[in-house]
Amino acid sequence: MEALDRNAMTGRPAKLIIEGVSKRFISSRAMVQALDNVSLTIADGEFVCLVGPSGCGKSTLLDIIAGLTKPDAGRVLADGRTVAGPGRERLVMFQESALFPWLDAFGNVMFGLKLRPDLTNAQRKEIARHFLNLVGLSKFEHAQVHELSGGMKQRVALARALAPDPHVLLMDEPFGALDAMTRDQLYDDIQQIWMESRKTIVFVTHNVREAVCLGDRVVLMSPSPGRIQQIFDVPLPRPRDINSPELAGYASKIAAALKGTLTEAFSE
Ligand SMILES: Nc1ncnc2c1ncn2[C@@H]1O[C@H](COP(=O)(O)OP(=O)(O)OP(=O)(O)O)[C@@H](O)[C@H]1O
Repeated sequence: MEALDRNAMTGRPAKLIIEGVSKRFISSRAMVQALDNVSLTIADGEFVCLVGPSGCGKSTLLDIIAGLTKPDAGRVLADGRTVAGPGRERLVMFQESALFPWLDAFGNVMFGLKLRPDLTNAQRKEIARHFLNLVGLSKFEHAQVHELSGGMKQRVALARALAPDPHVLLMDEPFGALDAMTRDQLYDDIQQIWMESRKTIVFVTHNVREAVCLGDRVVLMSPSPGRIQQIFDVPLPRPRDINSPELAGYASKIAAALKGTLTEAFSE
């Protein structure tokens, strides 16, 4: 199925345009076509989830949007300008929080604000406090990283990514390593934050329910070569409960399509 130009349907301006992006990796052992002619338009303020089996190119696509990896062919436009490298308007949050262990929670969020030389130190401190409060950690400002649980570390990482006010937040399985209860709480929080901030979010996950809980659209990718297989609209009202039967209905449809991509990959 062709990638849909959602913006033609919604009238919302495009934030990200991914145009015919291909990427191949060559190692001493093999050549991998990680992405093959991938096109997708993401509207301003849209929450898009990328799902698909391991190796279908989700992280590669996210890295290309971030400007961390260059495509072999095609391009990504952010606000109409070709992405040529990383920038503070497109920040990435990874599965492992990648916090600096020598800084406390506050120091980690302040570090993210180094990307904002336009602010005074007093403004940065105020913003850091605001975002730690937003992720429910105001009481842990001065906690060292090793004193924080996995969920708390991801909350600090989220505050650090949000604080410089990026237009686009790129999230690579940010909740993948957390237990189910902590994840459920974070689904509520990220939905709340997104509804308030209306950032454009591209979110990579293996978890179809998670994708349906969070995304306006779920983009299903298939491997070898990495391509967009199908795009699903999720018109459920928000906030969404990951355990609701309606959500389960959407998730089972997508899970069935995902199973199809796996069957195809293994039968080749
Ligand atoms: N730096 C690299 N060098 C060589 N091969 C790479 C490199 N990065 C990714 N690949 C390969 O490209 C393909 C796509 O990888 P990618 O990490 O984007 O997939 P993914 O869908 O995010 O997988 P997962 O869900 O397991 O994280 C895989 O076959 C992977 O082995």
